[in-house]
Amino acid sequence: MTRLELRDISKSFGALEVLAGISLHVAAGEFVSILGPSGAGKSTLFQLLTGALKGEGDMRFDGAPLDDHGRHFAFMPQRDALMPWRRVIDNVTLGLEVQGMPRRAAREQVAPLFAEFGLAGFERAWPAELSGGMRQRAALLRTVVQQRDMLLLDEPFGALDALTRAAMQRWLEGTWQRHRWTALLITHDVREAVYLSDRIYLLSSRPARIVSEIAVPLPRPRTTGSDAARQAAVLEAEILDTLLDTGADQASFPQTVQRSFS
Ligand SMILES: Nc1ncnc2c1ncn2[C@@H]1O[C@H](COP(=O)(O)OP(=O)(O)OP(=O)(O)O)[C@@H](O)[C@H]1O
Repeated sequence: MTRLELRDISKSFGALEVLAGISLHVAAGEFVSILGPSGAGKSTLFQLLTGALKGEGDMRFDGAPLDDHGRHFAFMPQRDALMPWRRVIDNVTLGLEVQGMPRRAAREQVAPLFAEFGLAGFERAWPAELSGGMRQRAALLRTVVQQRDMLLLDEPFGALDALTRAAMQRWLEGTWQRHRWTALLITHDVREAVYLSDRIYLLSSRPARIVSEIAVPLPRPRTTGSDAARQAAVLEAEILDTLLDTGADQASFPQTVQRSFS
């Protein structure tokens, strides 16, 4: 079942055309990535979804026009935005408290999830006492406990070192499989997109258009076995070629790429 559907979304800032007719969809329980060059307009698209900006085009959720943005989306920004003066558990409960839940009830609701998010024992720590990966897991936990229809993840691992980032990707893939959140991820990391996603939309440079829609045919859980690793590497190379071949002013029609690797 399609949850989010965008048709012909465009956005300009004055004379600067940023998004030029973006159409995409995300089904229930699907993990979809938007992969594109830096500055293409990926974050602008998320701002349209969260209602922070207005654009042109048709946005639908469960078939109805998207108006109550806050009800549908839980947004995790690039930076973890943990408040240094609140303990980790009180950062995690923040969204629930904003929704009107008393802090004590919110703490009781989130506490059982700390172990799954690798934060057991750090409930009463301060954000400054956490590693970069732990901070991102705390920020993700704060996002998912809001129990919205869909997660919007804006480069959640962009600021992490390569090793921590790989560990976080592996952890997220496992955690996502248990919960099957409907998720839309923004990234410019090809490997991350292939590793995490069911489908990937490739964006051109600004003004951003969707140049390709790619189904990722890799089995889950994503393993590092030689066959799976070879399939992933081939797909990553093809995606990179497509992105590099997509010049700033070139527009091509969406094209679905399905590969079986059989
Ligand atoms: N509020 C704004 N007013 C004017 N220009 C803006 C505004 N927000 C974004 N832009 C411009 O729109 C373009 C796209 O920005 P955006 O942050 O959406 O790109 P991005 O693909 O998310 O970039 P990155 O990958 O580097 O995070 C940039 O040129 C940016 O300067």
